[in-house]
This record gives sequence, C-alpha cells and structure tokens, in this order.
Amino acid sequence: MENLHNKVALITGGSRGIGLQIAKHLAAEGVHIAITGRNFNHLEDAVDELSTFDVEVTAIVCDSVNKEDIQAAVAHTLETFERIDILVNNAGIMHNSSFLDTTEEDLMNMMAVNVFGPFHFMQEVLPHMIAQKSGDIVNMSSMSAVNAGPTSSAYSASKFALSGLSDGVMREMRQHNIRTFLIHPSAVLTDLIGEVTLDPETMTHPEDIAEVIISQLKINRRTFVRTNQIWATNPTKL
Ligand SMILES: NC(=O)C1=CN([C@@H]2O[C@H](COP(=O)(O)OP(=O)(O)OC[C@H]3O[C@@H](n4cnc5c(N)ncnc54)[C@H](O)[C@@H]3O)[C@@H](O)[C@H]2O)C=CC1
Ligand SMILES: CC(=O)C(C)=O
Repeated sequence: MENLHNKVALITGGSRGIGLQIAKHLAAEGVHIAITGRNFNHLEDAVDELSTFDVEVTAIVCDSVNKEDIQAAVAHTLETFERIDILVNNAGIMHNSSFLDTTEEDLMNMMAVNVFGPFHFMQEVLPHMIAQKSGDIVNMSSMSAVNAGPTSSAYSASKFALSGLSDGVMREMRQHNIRTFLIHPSAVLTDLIGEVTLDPETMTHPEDIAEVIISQLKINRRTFVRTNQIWATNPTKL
C-alpha cells in the first residue's frame, strides 16, 4: 500500500463541497495541504478546519479561469512545500438549461473552469512531477461525462472534454510513474446541485467521494484505477 504521510497535495476549489472533504481526508492521512479558491474568507474558514490536523496548510486565492493565477498558485505551493505529490483538479461549475436556452457564454464559462483550469494546472504541475519521477493527478469529472442528460448539454460537453484530456494525459504520464485518476461521481450532496428533492441520507455525500479517492491513492503505486463511476444506492433520475 502507498503511504500518503508527508506527501503534498494541491486541491483546487478546496474551500467547500467535495474539495474540502478531499482536503480533510488527505490531511487525516498526514498529507500537507494547499487549497485554492476565489474567496479569501471561505479559504480562511477552510484553513481553520484543516488546521485541526497535524499537517501544514496553505491557501491561495486563485481563479481557475486565470492562467496567471494558476501559475502563481503552483509557484506558491512549490515555494511552501518544495514539491507537489498530488494534484486534485476539483474546482468546477455547473449551469443547467435546455439546449436552446444555453448561451455561448454559458458554454464558454464551463469550458473555462472545468477544462481550461485543469489543463493549465496540469501543464504547470506535471513538469515537476516528471522531474521528481512520481505524482498523482486526480481529475474530477462526472457521470455527466458518461451520459448527458436533458438540460446538461453544455456541462456534459465540458466534462466529456475533461475526461478526454485526462485520458490522454494518463497515457503519456504513466511512463513517468505518474498516475492519473479520472473520477465520475453521480449526484453528490453539495451546493453545486441546488435544490434537492431526494432524501439527503440516500444520496452520495462529499465525504464518500473523498473516501473513494483516498482509497485509490493508497493502492500500491505500481497500480492505479484509471476511471471509476460512483453512484448512490438509491435510484435517482440521473
Ligand atoms: N455535486 C455533484 O453532484 C457533482 C460534482 N461533480 C464535480 O465535483 C467538483 C466539485 O463540485 P462540488 O463540490 O459539488 O461543488 P461546489 O459548488 O460545492 O464546489 C465547487 C468548488 O469549485 C470552486 N470553483 C468554482 N469556480 C471556480 C473558479 N473559477 N476558480 C476557482 N475555484 C472555483 C468553488 O469555489 C468551490 O470551492 C466539480 O468539478 C463538479 O463538477 C461531479 C459530479 C457530481
Ligand atoms: C452534477 C453532476 O456532475 C452530476 C449530477 O453528474
């Protein structure tokens, strides 16, 4: 099994939802944490929560649509910890609308955060992982990258694109001892999905996604789970 203790993780969109749970679960394993997000106060609250673990924590204000922000976030993480072992491309947005009501701007916004963000983060981080001959990339896609639904064409397009990007990176990078994990959750109980009509207890919670990711990262590094699909037991419309 892989020991995560003393590794360094950079988690995008780490101040709430699935990203915060991944950060907390990694911190519980002894992983030093850098989180990014757009809102300084939200990041500060997350740092307070993460500081209860016996690890170092840093937070960086970084808009995933801004390449310079991303370069600065990666540079800050490397200055602070001198390495990045795990990059979690988690930050994402979803806008639901019927196809004919979806504007070019809606599609561009989702492509900017959900595809170009991970693209730039991986371009910044991978040279360091190649040099250190080790690394793990976790790309947070979605079941919407497997089956599009009505009102999710643009979001699905962005997640299909992320899945393709991730799969290509995986094929190039595994020769460098870099594992690329492509995660496909179905609906998870976070702010992203808006109003919930199901019994919350029957839905997947952010900590469930974090547990799956941590268990995958702990597999002996000669092996990795290329992609997964994480479903709730309770049937949903998704
Ligand atoms: N909640 C769900 O049902 C599912 C979520 N996902 C994916 O999981 C990831 C996390 O989503 P949730 O935790 O559910 O949502 P959330 O809305 O609770 O959290 C999203 C995070 O991304 C950050 N973010 C958004 N735009 C950003 C930007 N421009 N720059 C920097 N950070 C930005 C937010 O600040 C927040 O921290 C997303 O990529 C989402 O597409 C995938 C499948 C299901
Ligand atoms: C929000 C999302 O990505 C779903 C429901 O697959």
